[in-house]
Amino acid sequence: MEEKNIILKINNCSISYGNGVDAVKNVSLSLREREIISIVGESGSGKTTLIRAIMGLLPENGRITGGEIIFDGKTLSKDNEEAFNSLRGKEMTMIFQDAGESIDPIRKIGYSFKEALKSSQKMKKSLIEKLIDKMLDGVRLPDKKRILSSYPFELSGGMKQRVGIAMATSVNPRLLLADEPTSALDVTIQAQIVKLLKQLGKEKNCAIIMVTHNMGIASYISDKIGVMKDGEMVEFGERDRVIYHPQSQYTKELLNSVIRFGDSR
Ligand SMILES: Nc1ncnc2c1ncn2[C@@H]1O[C@H](COP(=O)(O)OP(=O)(O)OP(=O)(O)O)[C@@H](O)[C@H]1O
Repeated sequence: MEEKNIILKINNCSISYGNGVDAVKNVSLSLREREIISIVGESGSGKTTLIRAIMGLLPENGRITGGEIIFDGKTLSKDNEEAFNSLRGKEMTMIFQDAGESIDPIRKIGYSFKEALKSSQKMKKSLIEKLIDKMLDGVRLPDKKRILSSYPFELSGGMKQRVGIAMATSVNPRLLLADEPTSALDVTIQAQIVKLLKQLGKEKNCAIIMVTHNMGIASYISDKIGVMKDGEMVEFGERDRVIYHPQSQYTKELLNSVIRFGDSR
């Protein structure tokens, strides 16, 4: 297999929780620089567990029980879960479904943004301020002064998600993990945010893995699509191949349900 430009490789990875749930079973995939992969699948199929494991953010009771995750040549396996700590927040960042989860609710946005940058890179205060300004422009947020002096609860869901994306991409990560980044938003805002993510990924040379329930979003944003069911990756391949020539029965069902939904309008 061509190994060039591969930034993340997951080999036969299995992840279990303390309650005996085998959430991810023997999953493999590889991601190239600047590539965008969507992981789709029904609720409980293991999507969040997989990307949390990549980020080194599994809950206390979750464990990688087999296989390995290799990021930029460094291996995270069941024996060395510490290995990714130094990468988290710098080389790899994450956007959550609700940016409220990642932005401190009791601090003003400006303060949280500065802290996030200070802890990830040594920069002069004036440069940090310039960078924040540029990043807010990048996610098309007007009225920057007001936003920076607001608490998260004072912003709309779409604004918070834009701030979350600005924070997550301001450190120039090589990999951005996005867990249902738009599902808490209404449909028009979802489309704007997904478009923005796609643009930012390409502009900043950042690879993206996005978890979504929405096959339409996956089809729009992705170079490759992975489909999960009951912890297994039942399909993984180039976007067009998966959309137009799905191999697994489950992918066919997912695609049919999208078409039926569209037809009924
Ligand atoms: N902290 C946990 N402790 C025990 N079991 C868990 C935990 N988190 C998830 N699970 C279980 O692991 C399986 C996979 O869950 P996961 O959240 O990864 O699915 P998902 O595909 O992301 O679902 P959704 O689309 O609903 O977010 C489920 O059976 C779930 O109940």
